[in-house]
Amino acid sequence: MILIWNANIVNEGTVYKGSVWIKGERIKNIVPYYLSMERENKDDLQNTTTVIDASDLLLLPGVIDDQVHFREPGLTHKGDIYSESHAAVAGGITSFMDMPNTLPQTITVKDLNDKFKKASQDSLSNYSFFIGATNDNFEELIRPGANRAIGVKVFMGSSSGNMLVDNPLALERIFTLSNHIIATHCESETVIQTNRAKYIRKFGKCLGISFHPKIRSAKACYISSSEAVRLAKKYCSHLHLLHLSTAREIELLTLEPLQEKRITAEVCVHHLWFSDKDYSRLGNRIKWNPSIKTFADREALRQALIDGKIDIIATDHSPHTWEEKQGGCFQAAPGAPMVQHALILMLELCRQNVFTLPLIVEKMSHAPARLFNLRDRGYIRKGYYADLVLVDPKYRWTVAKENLLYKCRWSPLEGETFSHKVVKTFVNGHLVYDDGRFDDSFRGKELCCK
Ligand SMILES: O=C1C[C@@H](C(=O)O)NC(=O)N1
Repeated sequence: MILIWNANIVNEGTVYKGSVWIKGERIKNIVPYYLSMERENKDDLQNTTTVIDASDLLLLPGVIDDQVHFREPGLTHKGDIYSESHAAVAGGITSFMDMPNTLPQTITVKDLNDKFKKASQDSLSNYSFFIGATNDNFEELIRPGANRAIGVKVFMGSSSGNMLVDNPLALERIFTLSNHIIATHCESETVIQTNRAKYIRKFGKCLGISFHPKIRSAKACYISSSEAVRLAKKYCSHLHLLHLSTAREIELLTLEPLQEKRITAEVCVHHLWFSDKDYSRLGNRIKWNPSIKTFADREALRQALIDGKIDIIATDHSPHTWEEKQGGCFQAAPGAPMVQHALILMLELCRQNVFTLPLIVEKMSHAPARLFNLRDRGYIRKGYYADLVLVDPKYRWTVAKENLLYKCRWSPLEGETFSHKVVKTFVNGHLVYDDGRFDDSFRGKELCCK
């Protein structure tokens, strides 16, 4: 058995000193500091083969990231499950849910099953996949095997991968799916195209990145998110609004406990970290869809997370090659890699007193497990899978090309200095990442729902 001794455990709303035993894939026992280890756990102590002194470290449940683009199949020049799951575990992400805008798109049960198979061969972390909706694949979404997907992804705004669902009747049908979580990308195509035409008329076709949030505007987000909420209310569907980016969209959200909500919401680390002030410094590196909006939007998103209107934090990890990120605001590909740095970024915001440690753990581990009904994951609890992360909270380091693990080898965070570092990551009780080294022979599991 492995003993993580005397850690600063962040779990279920508190931070306390304690020790955790791992036996096989699961947490065997948790002993708070005030109980005598010798008296309470004689047998466990005798059977311990490895002791990790975690006195100066934080112990967190592994991060569950519900929005990544690992680019398999077909786009593996940008990233693949093997490369990006390495970056994920090095960043403390022990489970991911991957999106369907691949080549081919994941829009049939067969494509979905192929992805699960590939992940079982290549992924260091646990995994699941969304199936994509289109204007005409409803029959696939109701086939029995489609239930293996963690949810249905609906692009209600265009983005990488040409998966826009713009037929109103198709949308109505998709929202009748009662046994799926419907996860939406919301940006009104009509508003985007109107803005685009307006700015091209005024300034020509060679527009810089500063036009991106003007074209993919706050209004585009609000109109589309409102439409998704209207449909969800009409059909009582479970709507999960992905990557909210504006203050106004928060008006659409409510405050009940997560278990009682039919409309849930995600915010991404980049919308919590960057604002439009950063475009002049970072240019296309921070081009995402939805775009990074104003400082006021960023502050409102942070507050909505604290208040409980926004339920979870994700990465929208979307790598592109450096070449693909070049050009004007229409040419540069939207998205950037993030899984290696998401947890560290959020812990930096704790250091700056923006968030608390328990809040980060709630939004990155506990809440995603509850939202997707994951079995025995997301918490440090006896009997649960030992998906665990040890973080050194006093390790200053700078993001640089040499320490990037993404296949695309660039990050919008290059040059940024952080004060936390992931030192060890356990997936299903296995030490997969150990201070720069990986156990390459290990493979994660498919996420199971209750
Ligand atoms: O919705 C998306 C898709 C993603 C990608 O590149 O796949 N990039 C983005 O910025 N937003």
